[in-house]
Amino acid sequence: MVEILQYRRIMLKQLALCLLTFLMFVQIAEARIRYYKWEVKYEYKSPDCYKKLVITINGRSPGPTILAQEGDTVIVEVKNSLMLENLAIHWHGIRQIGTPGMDGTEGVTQCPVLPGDTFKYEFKVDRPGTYLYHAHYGMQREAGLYGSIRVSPADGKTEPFAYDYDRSIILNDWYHKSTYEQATGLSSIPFVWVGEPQSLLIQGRGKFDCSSTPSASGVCNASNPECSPYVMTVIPEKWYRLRVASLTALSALSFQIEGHNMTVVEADGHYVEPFVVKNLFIYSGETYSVLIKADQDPLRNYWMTTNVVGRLPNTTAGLAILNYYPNHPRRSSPTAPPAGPIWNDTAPRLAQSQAIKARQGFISTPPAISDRTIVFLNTQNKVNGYTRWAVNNVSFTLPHTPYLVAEKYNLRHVFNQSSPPTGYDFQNYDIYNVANNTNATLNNAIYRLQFNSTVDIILQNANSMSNNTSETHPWHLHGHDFWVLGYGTGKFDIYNDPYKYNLVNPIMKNTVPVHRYGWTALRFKADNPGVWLFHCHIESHFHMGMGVVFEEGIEKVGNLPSSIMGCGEAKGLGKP
Ligand SMILES: O=C1O[C@H]([C@@H](O)CO)C(O)=C1O
Repeated sequence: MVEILQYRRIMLKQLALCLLTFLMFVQIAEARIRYYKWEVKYEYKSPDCYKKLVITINGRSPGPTILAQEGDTVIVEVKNSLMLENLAIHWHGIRQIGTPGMDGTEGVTQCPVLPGDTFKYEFKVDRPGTYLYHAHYGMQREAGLYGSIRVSPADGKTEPFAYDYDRSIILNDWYHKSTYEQATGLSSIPFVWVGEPQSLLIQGRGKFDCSSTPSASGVCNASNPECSPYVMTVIPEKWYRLRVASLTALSALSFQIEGHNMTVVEADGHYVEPFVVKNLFIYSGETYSVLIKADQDPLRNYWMTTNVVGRLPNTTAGLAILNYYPNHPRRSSPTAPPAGPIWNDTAPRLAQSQAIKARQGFISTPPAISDRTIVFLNTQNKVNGYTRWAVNNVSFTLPHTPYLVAEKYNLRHVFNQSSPPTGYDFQNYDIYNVANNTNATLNNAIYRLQFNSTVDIILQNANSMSNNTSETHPWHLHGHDFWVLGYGTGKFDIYNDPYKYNLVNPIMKNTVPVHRYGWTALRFKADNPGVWLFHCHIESHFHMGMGVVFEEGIEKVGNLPSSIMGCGEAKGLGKP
């Protein structure tokens, strides 16, 4: 009897121990925190061989890649060591569900982080995929403050494709003038346009032609190792997942790998029905995963190239090296880099946009009908002699106190309380010509969306203020993904075009282009309490007013961190 009791006690003890270990494991798996400590500062760097001030994170541009797993909490403690400049960092593609104050959008969701201050960003990454982070204060992004976020699926979940290795690159365009000089030119009379970029960077490396700068100045040095091309080394016969993102200030790009096809499998964090491309068209703010097999002649290297499309290119192609192990990583490809597609042919770009469909087995179908449709006419305008961009003839300006705080604390005088226009003069507006009257007005009013309603947005492109010109605009929505229901050419016909929507397997994205003289139709659920920016991801265009703000469910927003409240009328609010 005693023996049996003792046996039972031991068994119970062991069971309890097992249970405890299991619970501890579950807790660790559930509450994993990815902690990053960053210092942001200006440093002299030569990403394209030309020395200029670059914003670095812990000494690097692009900054460190954030690696996390679905469900993790990411904490980034950022110290602003820019000395003379404010700062804010946006986590592009992360929806910030329940944490609208952590979106990092200066003027919309937070006050800027002052020089010398440290700000703690804390948010959950709730979906696997490829995302980005970048500055969201003024035009600071193009000074070099950007990087990748890579979220792997939760334990036990598998992806619908296989590969041996995972790599990330960010494509960018690069200017030699400071962001101050550019922003001031754009906000001046006469208007000083930023022009085409000086070079294109692949993972932070490009090549400016130094022969155009006096060599004695020492500003440009073609043999500086900082501007040697980015090298991606591959092992023959292995499969690679390459996560390609664009954070250009202006340029739409085409990306290609000499001698290799790319199979597109992911876009903006969503699996897509695989399709094969030679040229991947990519717009600022977009991310794609492509699969590549290293199945070409292993005795040589190959070029990876990127070039400007959609605007008359004045910038040489960006080059990187696809290095087949064990060839020397710096050995050039023996053949000429592949020329990209013709810059002014919109058709293949529209075709790629239309080819992207949600992957079978991962389709999230949109509500069959929407509660509301808002049409956004994209135009270039004049406001009091200044050159601006506008939506429905309203050019956006940011208030001094962030909307999120103003809304939460009911500070109604902080911004215009009227409702901005939800459409344009559809009958009479000619999208193919410069408008008769190009004048617009400045306004900081916001669109109020009913919480949980389904909203359709039609982006309508038009002619700019130059004859025969319509520019491609990549639009990025904060706080949500949207379904892309369709693209078309010409004027969107609200009576007929909705019948052509793809409601079966539309892709979800957070950034989407509206092509030249075309339209793009989006649908999303206004189910994330907060205040969210929707804007053209071209740095200068947003600076010139090309954006809108949505508010939804503000009454459901919980306590906001006082750290976002250091400016304007937000000052001192939120403190206990
Ligand atoms: O905003 C812009 O201004 C120029 C041009 O329209 C006027 O110089 C351009 O190409 C833009 O995208």
